[in-house]
Amino acid sequence: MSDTRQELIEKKRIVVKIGSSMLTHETGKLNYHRIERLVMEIADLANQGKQMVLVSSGAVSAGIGPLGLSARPKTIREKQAVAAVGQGILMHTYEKMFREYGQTVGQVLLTRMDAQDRKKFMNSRNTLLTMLDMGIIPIINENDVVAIDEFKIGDNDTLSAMVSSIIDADLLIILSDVDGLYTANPQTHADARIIPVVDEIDRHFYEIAGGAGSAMGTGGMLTKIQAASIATSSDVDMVIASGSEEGILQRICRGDEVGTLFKARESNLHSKKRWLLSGGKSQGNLVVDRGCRNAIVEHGSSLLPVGIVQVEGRFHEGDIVNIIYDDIVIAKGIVNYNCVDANAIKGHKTDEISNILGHDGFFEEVIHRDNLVAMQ
Ligand SMILES: Nc1ncnc2c1ncn2[C@@H]1O[C@H](COP(=O)(O)OP(=O)(O)O)[C@@H](O)[C@H]1O
Ligand SMILES: N[C@@H](CCC(=O)OP(=O)(O)O)C(=O)O
Repeated sequence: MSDTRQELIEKKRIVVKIGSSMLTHETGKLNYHRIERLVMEIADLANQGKQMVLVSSGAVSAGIGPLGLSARPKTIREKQAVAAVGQGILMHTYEKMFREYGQTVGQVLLTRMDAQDRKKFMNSRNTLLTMLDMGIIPIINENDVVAIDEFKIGDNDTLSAMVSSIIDADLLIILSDVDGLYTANPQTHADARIIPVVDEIDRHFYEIAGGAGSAMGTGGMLTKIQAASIATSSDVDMVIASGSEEGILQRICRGDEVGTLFKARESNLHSKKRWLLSGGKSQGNLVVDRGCRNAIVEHGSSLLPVGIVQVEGRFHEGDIVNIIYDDIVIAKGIVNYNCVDANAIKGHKTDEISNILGHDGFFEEVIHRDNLVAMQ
């Protein structure tokens, strides 16, 4: 056992995400045996004094069986209607099972809006922290019934990372039908090997991550890598492991080398930066050159116009944008310029800005480092 794994023993506030593939049989009906075992493991960790949060998928999957459907619904409207049925069934099942193990649960349904606006972000945070203080286990899902397109987070891997960031969790555990991140999708590559630890998420990890492995799962490994990027940048360790393995949560929490551990970047983020990472929907992209990427990621510098090579999207001063290098989001920040001005000054030195914009009193930085958070 490495020291890193030993550190997991001390984790107190833990978010567990359970994917649809874990909760349902291929028939679309609930896998009660597995749900009950995971409920028992979570309840047991709560009894040890840990603050537990459950992010559970499965609203759509759990609605399929009772409605007599033969496959996952395709249209958004149908998905929403099926989720309205399935979410009730899921909560009823969880409430009953957790009560048997002496725990009280509360349902929390979130949309992107709840994290996007800083006031709503603080409100979600306060409610969740109060629930934990009161000994309630929050059971969280996206509010599929009302969330459409621009309000949608879209997958629960991302939602679980956002929640971990919102509540300053110590550890995020994503339980799936695969026992970790492999060098390639193990369903299609028999020689793929498990990766025990990821210190830094670079382009390589996005390249080896494939899509969903079953008809029930949605995001596959790609959304789990994106989630790991949000979690680790928010100072939260993350483990991907198999939800089918008996005692998996206890094993992770006693430091066993199971699954894949993504190590947190000890960043000590201020709450504004956590909000940026967890909630802020980006309105555009600033593609930067290598020197600029290094300045931001390695030295925590502000983003200056000279490092920008391309401006994408329509955004206004004060909006959130992604900073992209080599096709990967390396940071997020709040811009001082709208897209037209950003485009005009891109690639230029600071002393050229007033000439280009035709006035003084401009910002030297396109994004100041206080409003910028690196994700690599
Ligand atoms: N590099 C990889 N390592 C592990 N699994 C991978 C990889 N690439 C793709 N996958 C697939 O991702 C699936 C897990 O994601 P998904 O089906 O969305 O499940 P969940 O419902 O748990 O989110 C695995 O079953 C596997 O087929
Ligand atoms: N919110 C949706 C789940 C979306 C999702 O990400 O599912 P999964 O890939 O199984 O974790 C539902 O409850 O059906």
